[in-house]
Amino acid sequence: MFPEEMFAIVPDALDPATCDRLINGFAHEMDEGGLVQGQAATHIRRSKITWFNEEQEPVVCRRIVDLVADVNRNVFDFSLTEFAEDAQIACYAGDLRGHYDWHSDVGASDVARRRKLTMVIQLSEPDQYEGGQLQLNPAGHFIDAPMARGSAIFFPSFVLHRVAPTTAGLRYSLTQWVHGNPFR
Ligand SMILES: O=C(O)CCC(=O)C(=O)O
Ligand SMILES: [Fe+2]
Repeated sequence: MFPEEMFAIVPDALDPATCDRLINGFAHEMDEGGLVQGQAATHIRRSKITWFNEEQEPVVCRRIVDLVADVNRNVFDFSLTEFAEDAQIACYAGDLRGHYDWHSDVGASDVARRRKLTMVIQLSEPDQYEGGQLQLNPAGHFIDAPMARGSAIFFPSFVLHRVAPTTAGLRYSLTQWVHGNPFR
């Protein structure tokens, strides 16, 4: 796999009305994100998160399944077997310098070991916040993900990425992991 094949972009994955509806529907039920073994680790991640499933958001989840199937078929061709985690909505606040330091999504837990593909959708309009860029480092230098509302970026879950410190406003994102047998 070449570095330029390490990510894929779908510009209009969700329409603006759906992005708004998700933000307005879930903003009030968000908790502090960034727990490492049960401890808050705000130096690594400072954001609020919540989760939704197919029962709560059937249309959005259907759309995610279709997007993942398409992009995996056309770009990655990974062996994916399930969605073992609900979809996550995160909020990064400028007044708290919301951020998420460089990390890979593949972790040690049973479920994090099985993460293979990560999808992030930008829910906020770029003029709603400053900083807060999603950046990927697939090959030794980082690239900025597109910021346009509704755009989706897909990358192998092992690829290093971060959310730069947010310095003003609020940035909302949607993250979905797709799982399968660990890479071998
Ligand atoms: O909010 C984002 O843009 C990325 C979130 C992320 O990297 C994660 O939840 O692992
Ligand atoms: Fe991540």
